[in-house]
Amino acid sequence: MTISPLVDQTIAAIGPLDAAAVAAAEARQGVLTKPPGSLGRLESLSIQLAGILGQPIPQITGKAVIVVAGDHGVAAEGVSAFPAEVTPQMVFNFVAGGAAINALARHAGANITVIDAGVAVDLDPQPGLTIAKVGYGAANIARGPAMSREDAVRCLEIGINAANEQADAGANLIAGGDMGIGNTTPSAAITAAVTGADVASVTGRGTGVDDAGLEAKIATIRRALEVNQPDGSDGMDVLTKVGGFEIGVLAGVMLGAAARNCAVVVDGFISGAAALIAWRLCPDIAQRYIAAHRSVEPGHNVGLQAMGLSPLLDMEMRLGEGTGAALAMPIVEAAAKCLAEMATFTEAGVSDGDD
Ligand SMILES: Cc1cc2ncn([C@H]3O[C@H](COP(=O)(O)O)[C@@H](O)[C@H]3O)c2cc1C
Ligand SMILES: O=C(O)c1cccnc1
Repeated sequence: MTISPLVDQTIAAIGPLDAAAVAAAEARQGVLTKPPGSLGRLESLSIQLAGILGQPIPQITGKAVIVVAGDHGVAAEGVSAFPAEVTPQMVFNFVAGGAAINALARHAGANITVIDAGVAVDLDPQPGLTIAKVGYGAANIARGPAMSREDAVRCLEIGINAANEQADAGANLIAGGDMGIGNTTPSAAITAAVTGADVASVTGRGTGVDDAGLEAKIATIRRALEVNQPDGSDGMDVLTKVGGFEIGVLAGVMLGAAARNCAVVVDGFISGAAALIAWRLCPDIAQRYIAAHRSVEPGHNVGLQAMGLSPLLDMEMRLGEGTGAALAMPIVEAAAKCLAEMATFTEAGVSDGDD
């Protein structure tokens, strides 16, 4: 399928993991000073990283969180506990350094960039904020498609370019983060469309709607799927019909990062929905995903399971912004450091289990 020259080239550059690096990392894990397998997922993570980065002993050279904001026409259906004004207000909070993602990215030593992909109002340009508006909020998916195909292509390209910028600056561990009031609604629609799961099983309370609000939200998502009839096997169709601007850019970030042999740390429910879209566009990308955490939103785990991913953490978080991904980054880095820095049985003069 042809999407655009940049998107096509990016997808074509995403191949299987580096088998030689995987084999070398696996072999090294077997001779480090510990009972084989005793570091559990730190071991498998280090081997996956070797394959992704194409290095027998993978080294994390830089971490980046790309936070992408966009509004949603479907917010007018009353699907969120918060008003749409919060989207631009939080963008300024990100730029000022006061959001949860700022604290967690500082903790992780990750660089943050913020992109306005489709906030419904004009934002004043300022350092730390990239204005790349595809539109003033995605259209109301309960009434028709979220965006045009051209807009969807533009979203992917913005994300690919943003990932390339971070890779050029030395990052090889890259996460996306989302901000967009109402965006758990398109995320549930995407998850249902791609996985085939029932809407009720993938819809949660988002920012905290009550029982009646949850029922109405489920009905709105059902309507969005009925009205738009997205083809769940076609990532472009899903993004165009029931996506959102920040979700499309996040899918582009993931494609762009994977094409540069960077590890893609997948955050919560919205990032998970973007990951599903990128996966439908390029099934090989799932091997380059590291699922950071399991969100409280029930659809998150459904999407992760469809891609064969098992999250590292379950911190009962339901925020987005890239917070779960930033929290997991030091663990990913720890996995690489164990593989790189531990002595082998021979080096340390420790008897191995075969003696
Ligand atoms: C202050 C505030 C900060 C946030 N940061 C991320 N979200 C998250 O919550 C929203 C999705 O939930 P829903 O679909 O229920 O609107 C998105 O903005 C998402 O990024 C926030 C939400 C709020 C209110
Ligand atoms: O898991 C997430 O990313 C999430 C959950 C609820 C609200 N916003 C984001």
